[in-house]
Order: sequence, then C-alpha cells, then structure tokens
Amino acid sequence: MNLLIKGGIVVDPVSGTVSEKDILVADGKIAGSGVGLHHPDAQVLDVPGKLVTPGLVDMHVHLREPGLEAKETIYTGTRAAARGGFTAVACMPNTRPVADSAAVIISIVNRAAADGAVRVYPVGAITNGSLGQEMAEMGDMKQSGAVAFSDDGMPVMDSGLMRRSMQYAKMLNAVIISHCEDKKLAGGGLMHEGDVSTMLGLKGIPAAAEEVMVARDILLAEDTGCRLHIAHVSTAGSVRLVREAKSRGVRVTAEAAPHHFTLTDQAVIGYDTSTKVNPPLRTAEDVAEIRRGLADGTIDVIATDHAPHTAEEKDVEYELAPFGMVGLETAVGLVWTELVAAGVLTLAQAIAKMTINPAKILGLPLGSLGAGAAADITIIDPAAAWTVDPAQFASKGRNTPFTGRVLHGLPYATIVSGRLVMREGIVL
Ligand SMILES: NC(=O)N[C@@H](CC(=O)O)C(=O)O
Ligand SMILES: [Zn+2]
Ligand SMILES: [Zn+2]
Repeated sequence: MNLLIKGGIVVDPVSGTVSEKDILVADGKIAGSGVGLHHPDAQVLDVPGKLVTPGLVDMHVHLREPGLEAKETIYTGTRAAARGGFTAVACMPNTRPVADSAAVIISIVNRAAADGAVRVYPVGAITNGSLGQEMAEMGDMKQSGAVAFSDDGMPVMDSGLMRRSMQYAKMLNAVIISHCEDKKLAGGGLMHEGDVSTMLGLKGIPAAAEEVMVARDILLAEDTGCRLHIAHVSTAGSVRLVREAKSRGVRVTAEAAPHHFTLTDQAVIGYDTSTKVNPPLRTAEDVAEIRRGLADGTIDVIATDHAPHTAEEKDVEYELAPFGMVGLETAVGLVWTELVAAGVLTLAQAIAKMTINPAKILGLPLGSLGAGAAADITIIDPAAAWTVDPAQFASKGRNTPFTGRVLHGLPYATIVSGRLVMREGIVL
C-alpha cells in the first residue's frame, strides 16, 4: 500500500532543514520526497501546517512486562507510545523476572511482535537480577536482540564490577546506560535535598548522590573506552561533568526527561505522589542548566523515563509511594511548549534529540526520512492547544504531575513501516 503525505512541514534532523514538501511511502519505505508529488493509487494524507518528522524514538521506557502487568503491558505501553508520536521505544530490564538473560530478551521481542503497536527494543541488565553482584550474560542477550545494557532503577554500586562490565560491553560494541545514584548518599531520601525538603519535612536526596556516580562512570568510560550513556540527568553538576568529559573526547552521551527540564522541587509542595520520581525534581538552577545542556549539545537525547505505577500503589503517603511518573503521552507537548515555543531549542534540534540521536546511540537504522529508509513517520500539530487528561491515556499508568496543564503541540499521526498506527489520538 502507498501513502502520500501532502503539504506538511518536513523536519529533517540529519540535515537540520525544515521545508514544506510531500513524502511518498511505498512498501513500508520512504520512496521519495519533493514538492507537488503525485501518485495514481496512494492514500493521501493532507497535512498542511503540520510537522512531519522521522518517527520519534524513546530510548528510556518501562513497559513492565513480564511480571508487572498491573502497571503496564507491552500492549498498553506501545499504544501509549503511538499516541505520544513514538514509533520505537527501548524498554528497561527492571521487570519480573529481570531481563538479564537471552530467554527473557527473546520473550520480550516475541511479545512485542505479537502485541506491539510500535517497535520495541529491549535493554538487557548489566548484572544478574540487577542486584549488582555478578555480570549478566551480555553477549547472549545482545545476540538475542538487546540493544544496550543497564541496571536502571538501581546503580551498579561496585566500581570494579562496573569497570569489568564496561570492558565487556566495549568488546560487544554495546552502550552502557547508567542510572547514576550513590545509594549511600541518596540515603533513602524521597525528594531533592534543599529548602523545600526541609520545609516539607521529607528526607532529601542530595545532588551529589547523582554527580558522584556520573563522575565515576565518566572516569570508567575513559579508562575502558566503553560507550557510556547517562540516563535521566537531573542536576546542573551532572550537566557540567558531561560537558567537560565530552570536551576531552570521552565517549559519553546523556539524556534528560521532560519533567527534569520543566518542573522543580516546588511541585512536591502538596505531597502529590505523582511528583515522586528518581532522580527527583531539582531546583530552578538545575532546570536552567539542563536547558543550557540541551541547547549546547551536552545533552544528546530527550527520553521520557515513562514509569507507570498503579493508582493503588501511588495513592499512599509520600514516603510509601514508588518512584516514577508516566511520560509517553505528554512528551511532545512538553518539548514543544517548554523548549521549542520557548526558544530553548530550534525545531530541528528538538527533533534530533528524539530521533536520530537516540537511534545512533542504540545503533538502530532509524531517525531519518531519506529515500529507502523504513517509513517510520510522526506528524505533529504544532498549533493544537490541549489539556493533559490522564483519563484519555492509553497507558495503564495515570501517574502524571501534569494533569490539567495546557500544552501546545500534539501528535496527530504515527506511522510505523508505512502503516498508520495512530491518527488524531486514536490507536488504529
Ligand atoms: N524513574 C523512576 O522514578 N522509576 C523507574 C526506575 C528508574 O528509572 O530509575 C521505575 O522503574 O519506576
Ligand atoms: Zn533510573
Ligand atoms: Zn527508568
């Protein structure tokens, strides 16, 4: 089946250009692009004024399957991704069982092929059970489809084990995604350590709990030559450490989540447990430095860290609630409103951080609209103003601190392999 996307504003993050043209899709691939294209038997999608971008890639998502299906499944999580404009997601291994073996990786790949609305790329664990004790079979997992390795949710506290894991990952040419948290410094804290935590009487997590580990992992990446990706950067100090390491040529990349460039610890006033996230919401200075890091290229990727939990789990005292918030269905609106419309990033920069940059880090042939590429395409209505309403989410998780917020920029259609999987918010 052929598809002709007419009259849109095409954003090409590879060349950095934004121009009005048509795109022709045939047999699941980009057949060509240009002005005034015609095709005798193509379904026409008329999208004047809308943005046409390569399919968005979210390299940090928790799909919760296997084992935690009350929070999310591959079926619901990939439908949330499609509604959010994402055509591909990388899913973290903190499932039950943990994705620390070829068998679990294969089961995720198979389930995604059967149930998934978008592409799913599993991330394998660095250590067995993500317990930080012994290295997992990374080679086997890579062969079975793991695209990266991470103990996300937990740090690898043992520096010797992290170093050996990086040496091994380097042999596999795999990237290590690090959840940077010194458990002893974090000390069981519940939110950012600062004036607000003192005022609220909640135990704090100092910025240093993250930064000590960012510094350690940069040093280990330099020592081993392994590619390192820092997950969910939340502090100004982490941004500065990554910036300095990059200037020295260390093979390090970094991501930031929409909540960390949008909200501060002030959002915790009121004790709404949807604001409880790890790493925590930080200060206005941290938010400003993350925005600078996004603008100057220190932060390569925008990833959601979509972390769904059930209402029952979150509907408890702040101290008892699990860390995490959903992000797939609000990411585009937050990026458009907070970064592009606000003048922090150009449109092409923002789209690069959600397409070609994560694709390159994971070694995936995605993120481009060049002829011959898989026809993974996202269409965004930049003029749409909409109100965040979790009741409309396809995700099982409703744990968002953005309820009621008015955002600009709404995913209009999501196309995977030339097939429309979402249009106007409806997953097809
Ligand atoms: N970010 C979170 O607050 N929670 C994540 C774990 C993680 O990303 O570290 C989760 O799995 O719930
Ligand atoms: Zn994490
Ligand atoms: Zn995570």
